[in-house]
Amino acid sequence: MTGSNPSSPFAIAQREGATGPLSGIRVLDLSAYIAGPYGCTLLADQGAEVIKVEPPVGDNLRRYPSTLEAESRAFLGVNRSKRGVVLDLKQPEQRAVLMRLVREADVLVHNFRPSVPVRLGIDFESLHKLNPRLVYCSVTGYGEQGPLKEKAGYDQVLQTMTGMCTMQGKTGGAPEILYGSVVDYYAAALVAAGVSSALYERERSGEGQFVGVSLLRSALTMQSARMVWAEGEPAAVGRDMRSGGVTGIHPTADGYLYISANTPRFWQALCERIGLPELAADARYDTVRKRAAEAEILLPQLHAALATRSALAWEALFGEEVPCAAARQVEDMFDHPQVQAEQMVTSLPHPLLGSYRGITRPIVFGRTPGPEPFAAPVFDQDTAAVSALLDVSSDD
Ligand SMILES: CC(C)(COP(=O)(O)OP(=O)(O)OC[C@H]1O[C@@H](n2cnc3c(N)ncnc32)[C@H](O)[C@@H]1OP(=O)(O)O)[C@@H](O)C(=O)NCCC(=O)NCCSC(=O)C(=O)O
Repeated sequence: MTGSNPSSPFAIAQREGATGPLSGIRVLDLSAYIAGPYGCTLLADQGAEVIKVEPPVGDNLRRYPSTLEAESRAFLGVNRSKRGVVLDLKQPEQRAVLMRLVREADVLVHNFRPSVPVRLGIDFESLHKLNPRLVYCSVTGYGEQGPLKEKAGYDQVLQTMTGMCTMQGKTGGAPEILYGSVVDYYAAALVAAGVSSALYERERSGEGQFVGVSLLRSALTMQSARMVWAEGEPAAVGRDMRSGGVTGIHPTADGYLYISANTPRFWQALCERIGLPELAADARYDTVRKRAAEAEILLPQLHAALATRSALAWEALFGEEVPCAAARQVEDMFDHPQVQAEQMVTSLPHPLLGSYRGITRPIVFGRTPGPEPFAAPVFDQDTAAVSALLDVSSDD
């Protein structure tokens, strides 16, 4: 797969060793917050050159609360491996710079509400005329049509709207947010998948196309395993759909331990290793549904056994045969031997911070592993360099 104009003088893409599967692909990232930007980061991880285009006020994620002084943790985390330019698209000469970039680009991603690109003159139809090979990805809250298309959308808003929060927390309790922007991250994965497919199709047709991702689509498709209703089934089963019982988070001598015992093999291994093999042989508990129904009998026995060791000790004792995990803090994962072995943590030099460690390489490619990641851009760092490479005199 090659870029739209391999002979272009605009050559800031040519990083040494950029051998990822998307090497040669140029992405203009006009998006802010998490879903769009992280989608573009996934493309960068795969070798695409990504230029982040921010308005003069900057990506609002830079202003998110952070315990880091110099830059918000979230911004650093979801914007690695990009150049950073600032363009005021309401100023004709700066808009002309974007149009020049669009002519040279393979992909554009934004997360504006549907009316915004039309106002800025960067809607799909306009840019398709300028560069028919451009893959144009729009990330919205709710989609491009329908009564909510202009409504402001955030991860947590969509979590709450779509029932995800009602599935969390204690039965009878208030809905709870899943911390960690899961809807955004899944939308980001959909951005990367959708853009990649459109680039693949472009190899056959020679033409780019519109790619639409929304937080609503993300939140609902994330719940595909729940959103199955048989004809005539009563609605509002809600939290009753969770497996419950033995499969869940349990207290130990110190912290908490998640255990899954949803198959006969794992149930047997669990019973043996907690010293209650007779439970495994008991026909009253021999299916996951029976175990959930008999939770009031099983849980006191399970908890009495678990109280004799620490969560980490149980994790070690359960080994490979009982799916389980001691509850950790997220920062404990940087040095986890498995994460280290998989080489997912990289230290990135950064002008304001010295360096920071971050998670990289979300996908493994055997033959074309992709370039070394680099730090998220400092605000405005590449505007002059990128503008200097462009001849904007012939553009609108
Ligand atoms: C996130 C939003 C709620 C933010 O709302 P707004 O701040 O009102 O942004 P809008 O997109 O509606 O409009 C952006 C405005 O900035 C202007 N704008 C944007 N870029 C530029 C540049 N480069 N130059 C000049 N002006 C610009 C644009 O013309 C609009 O102004 P006017 O033309 O004057 O109107 C919305 O963008 C949205 O719903 N996006 C889709 C879903 C999404 O990605 N949500 C965040 C996921 S991350 C998340 O949930 C999280 O971080 O938490």
